[in-house]
Amino acid sequence: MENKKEKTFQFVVVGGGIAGVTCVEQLSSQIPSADVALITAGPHIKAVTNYKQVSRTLEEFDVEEQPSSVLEEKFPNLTIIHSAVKSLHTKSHEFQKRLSKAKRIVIVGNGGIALELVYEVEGCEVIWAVKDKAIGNTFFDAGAAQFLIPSLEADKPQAAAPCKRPRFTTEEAAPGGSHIFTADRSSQAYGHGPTDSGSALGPDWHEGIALRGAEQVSHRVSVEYQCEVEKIFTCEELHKSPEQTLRPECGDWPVYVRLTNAQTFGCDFVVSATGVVPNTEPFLQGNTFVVADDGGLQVDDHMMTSEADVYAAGDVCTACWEQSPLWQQMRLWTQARQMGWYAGRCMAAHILSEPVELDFCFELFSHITKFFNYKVVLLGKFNSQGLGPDHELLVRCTKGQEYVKVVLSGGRMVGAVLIGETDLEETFENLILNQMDLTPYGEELLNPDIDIEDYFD
Ligand SMILES: Cc1cc2nc3c(=O)[nH]c(=O)nc-3n(C[C@H](O)[C@H](O)[C@H](O)COP(=O)(O)OP(=O)(O)OC[C@H]3O[C@@H](n4cnc5c(N)ncnc54)[C@H](O)[C@@H]3O)c2cc1C
Ligand SMILES: NC(=O)C1=CN([C@@H]2O[C@H](COP(=O)(O)OP(=O)(O)OC[C@H]3O[C@@H](n4cnc5c(N)ncnc54)[C@H](OP(=O)(O)O)[C@@H]3O)[C@@H](O)[C@H]2O)C=CC1
Repeated sequence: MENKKEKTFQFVVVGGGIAGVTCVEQLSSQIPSADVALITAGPHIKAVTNYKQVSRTLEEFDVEEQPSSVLEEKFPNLTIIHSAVKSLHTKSHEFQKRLSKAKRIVIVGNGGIALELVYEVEGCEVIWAVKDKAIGNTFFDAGAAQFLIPSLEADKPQAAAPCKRPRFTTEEAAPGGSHIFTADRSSQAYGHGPTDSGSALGPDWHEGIALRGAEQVSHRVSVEYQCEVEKIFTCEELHKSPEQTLRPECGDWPVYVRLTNAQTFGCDFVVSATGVVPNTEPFLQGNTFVVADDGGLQVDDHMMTSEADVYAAGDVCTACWEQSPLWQQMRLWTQARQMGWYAGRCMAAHILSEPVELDFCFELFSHITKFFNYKVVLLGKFNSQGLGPDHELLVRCTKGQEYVKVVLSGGRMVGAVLIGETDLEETFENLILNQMDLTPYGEELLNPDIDIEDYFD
């Protein structure tokens, strides 16, 4: 019998996304002598560059896709093992190609991807089907949604500065034929099925991609509120059904979508942007991982799963420790980095028999991003998540300029939404962290004539 040589490693990290790569970097710098393996499905890894701590909890950074050799050169004891992958950018190309010929698309979903797509897609009519009464339910309340809506109705400003992050494309034939693109995955974006295992894309994923349809228009977005997809069918099916006689104005489209509000729309294709599903499948067989309701691997306050010595971080895990009242998990780039870093620290501390406390970054939820070309900062319980009816909201809004919302509970600030160049993030972060009683200030807190920064210094 052939005697296969087995290589063993002290640490094996699966996944070359932000969580996995940050974990490897942390481990390799804490224990330089440790043999570490990084197993990843894609040919490239994601690296954090230009990291900037904006305030105590807010951070900004760029993410670069790099050939994995860059990481191996940095850490001599690191071995990167690739398994087969279906390309990520090939699908983006496919999306672009289809979009370039499209006159109308239907976008389903009301989260980050849908928000970005409806704004970025030009030259194509967009029917946006949302379950809720307002757009962007995962990030905004109805007030913020109202503030943002005019941006969809106006022509877009001149193109922003081009993305400086390098992008890589893998050469692999893309499967064709489907009229539905999905973005509902954990470790895949714009994939066709649950088996793809490329990275989640993250900020600027649409930069450098021409999201332009066949028509000479900027935006043409119609929002269909409070509805879901009831049925998707083809042209032939429509012709055979009684609906054709009922709705001859439907025209001749490759695919039709019937919504639960009884409207039917013909379109070139449907984009499903309905959330991510943690890609735990490969890990579950033969193991007894405890899986959370959202499908993630449950982790404790040391990022350890229910299986001894197995840690998880990023999109694949669900934080199941007793959480700070001001933090919640959202599957975001920033949290993937923080969790990967902290998991690496915990893994090293375990080997070195050192104590480790839950990192400060899990004290307060904070996220900086951009929607509809506005800077957006979200802090704490920005959407009153989990708060009782006794909480209070203060709002200041200047159309087309800024939207500021503060969430108060028991007179203390517990969350905030800042849209536009408000310059309030650091002061509000401090007010949330120090839990100062703000009752005496009342609505003055948002008085634009008061320099709040000086006020609380
Ligand atoms: C379209 C899109 C836009 C987004 N935009 C933003 C944004 O603007 N801001 C933001 O904060 N977040 C954004 N996100 C979310 C963000 O990208 C993710 O939260 C983050 O990338 C998760 O990082 P991760 O390392 O946990 O997982 P991933 O980046 O998904 O990395 C997982 C890695 O594991 C590998 N892998 C998976 N399965 C296997 C396996 N079985 N064997 C070996 N390797 C495997 C993959 O190849 C990949 O390298 C976006 C997500 C998407 C899909
Ligand atoms: N700039 C940023 O920070 C961005 C972040 N991201 C992140 O990337 C990940 C993927 O984004 P995305 O796919 O938009 O996921 P999200 O979780 O942000 O949003 C999914 C949306 O789809 C809705 N939905 C779920 N099921 C259905 C259904 N059957 N029919 C209609 N609507 C449905 C959800 O409603 P409900 O909430 O009621 O279930 C929710 O509005 C997320 O973690 C997101 O936070 C993505 C893009 C930009």
